[in-house]
Amino acid sequence: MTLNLPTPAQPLKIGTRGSLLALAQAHETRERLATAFDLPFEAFTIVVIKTTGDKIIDRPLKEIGGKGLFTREIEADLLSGDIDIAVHSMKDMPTLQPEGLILDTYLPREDVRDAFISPTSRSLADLPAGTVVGTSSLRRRAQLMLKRPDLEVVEFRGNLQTRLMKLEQGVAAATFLAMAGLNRLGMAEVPATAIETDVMLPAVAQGAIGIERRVEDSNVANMLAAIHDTPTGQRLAAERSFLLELDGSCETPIAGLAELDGGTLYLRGEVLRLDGSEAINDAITCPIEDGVKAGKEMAQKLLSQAGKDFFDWR
Ligand SMILES: NCc1[nH]cc(CCC(=O)O)c1CC(=O)O
Repeated sequence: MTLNLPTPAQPLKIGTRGSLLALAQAHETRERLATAFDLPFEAFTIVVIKTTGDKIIDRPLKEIGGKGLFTREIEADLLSGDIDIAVHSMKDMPTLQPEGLILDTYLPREDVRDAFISPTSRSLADLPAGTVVGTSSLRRRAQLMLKRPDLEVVEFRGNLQTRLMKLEQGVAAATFLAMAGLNRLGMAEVPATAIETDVMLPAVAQGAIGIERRVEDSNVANMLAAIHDTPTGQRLAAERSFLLELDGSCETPIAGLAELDGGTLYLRGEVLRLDGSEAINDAITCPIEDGVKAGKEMAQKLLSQAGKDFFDWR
């Protein structure tokens, strides 16, 4: 196999959103590729793409559309050849990609846990009744209401920096963020406590970076194979199979997490009512190679347990 490696004169174009977190993820991808092939950083250019989701920041996500909001423009640029690869937070990615694109390269996964962030309280349990908590995630909102129906939840959109600023301004007394984002940005100064996954099961694919490419670009496929993390791929295969069968989108409070132990995969899943009045969960253990089947089966089981009106929000 002869690789046609990029050069400073003909660099590989890496597409990304412009948030600090997205940029950090694009830089990590460039660094891994440069190291794997002993290339200078100038053999890569990072192309920032503004998406609809980034442009409209004053309305709840569910009003302006589903998950594709943060990916549509990037995928169009990938298809047209304006960029060669696109780096994504897998948590934000729809389960199916547009014709002609494939998303099967994953970097080693970061901390999967959610973080509880509050300048005034150490933990969720410490929050006084009536405290205002900010989040724009339907999953976190539902999980929070399930545990603490006495709290008040307000919509909290914007990137990590914006949300931390809102906390500072007192718009809310606490919020949640992914530990992965805080770690990738090196934000050790943020008053964050990791929430164990048995307390708050994370979103499917939380903490994982995925790299999308054109199906027909075999040169890029061969390059990406050098930086792919197989265990992350195995975990996400099971989690995304679960999500796909549930037909999950941004508007669905769904949580799912696969973990590996030797040759065994341990998958947990949860679906919640939008108002947090009820949750149904399940766990399954299987050989790693059966992860996709297990994800699908667990979704079907939860769907049948849930009954009809549980999924009214669908
Ligand atoms: N929906 C926004 C989003 N997408 C990915 C991350 C964090 C990083 C990750 O989970 O990989 C975040 C922010 C957050 O949830 O705090």
